Amino acid sequence: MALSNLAVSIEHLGFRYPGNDNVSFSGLNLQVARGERFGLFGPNGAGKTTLMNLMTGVLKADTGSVKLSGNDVNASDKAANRLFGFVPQDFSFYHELSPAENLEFFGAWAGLNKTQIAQRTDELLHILGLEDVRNKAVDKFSGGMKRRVNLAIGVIHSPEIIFLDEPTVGVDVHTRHAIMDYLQMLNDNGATLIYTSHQLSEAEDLCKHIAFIDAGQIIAEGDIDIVLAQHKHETLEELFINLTGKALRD
Ligand SMILES: Nc1ncnc2c1ncn2[C@@H]1O[C@H](COP(=O)(O)OP(=O)(O)OP(=O)(O)O)[C@@H](O)[C@H]1O
Repeated sequence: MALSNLAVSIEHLGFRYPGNDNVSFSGLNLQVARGERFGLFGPNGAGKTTLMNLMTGVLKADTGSVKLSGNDVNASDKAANRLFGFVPQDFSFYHELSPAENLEFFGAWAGLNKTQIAQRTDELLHILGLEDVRNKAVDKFSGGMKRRVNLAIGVIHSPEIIFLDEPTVGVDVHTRHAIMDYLQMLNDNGATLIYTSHQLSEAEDLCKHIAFIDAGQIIAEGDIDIVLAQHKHETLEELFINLTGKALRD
């Protein structure tokens, strides 16, 4: 695939946590096309969050490279930072602030001016059903509302690549639908989605391209329909069990 068509290009990635050999990446290659809805799956501890942290520059690879739209995530010009948004698994907002105050802070941090922040805040709070609580402290919110605030912060600057680490963990059906509909809308408007989840039926609806990892290795990858057909399974859950076995991993 031509480099210009790639949202993410990982080449010969090597990484291990000092003193922890549970997960180590060695010579890992992965490409995600622009506009893709890409799902990364694997058991607890397989290395999904670690790989996301490497793709977003939160962690630095020991060897190899990670490029976002051709820009090295660790380059000193930080050009890659403007291209992506990250919605981490752990809430990444100020609990004592309101959604509007959080978006003002993170919008400014992402380089938006006051007018842009005001416009995006109104848009996001409306789309994600948070208008009525825009000025209330987030620490009083339900889990679903907090997840929606976490998402809004990650996309305030309208990034072209969006990393989502378990964006619907612990939410009810309404919030799940609101989040998934919004992600689909972002993708329809051109954003590339890189997503991890243990909600495999949700993932089947969202993802077009998938990769399974286990112990830092990619053990299956490709277009979801093709990978399922190759392994003679109808669902991601069947495939997951087939690829990773039934033993508990925690
Ligand atoms: N900061 C760290 N220092 C040392 N080891 C770590 C660190 N963070 C994660 N690990 C280890 O790396 C391995 C992979 O963890 P990671 O969180 O990437 O897995 P995961 O696939 O995202 O799991 P889950 O599905 O439970 O979120 C685990 O063995 C974990 O204990």
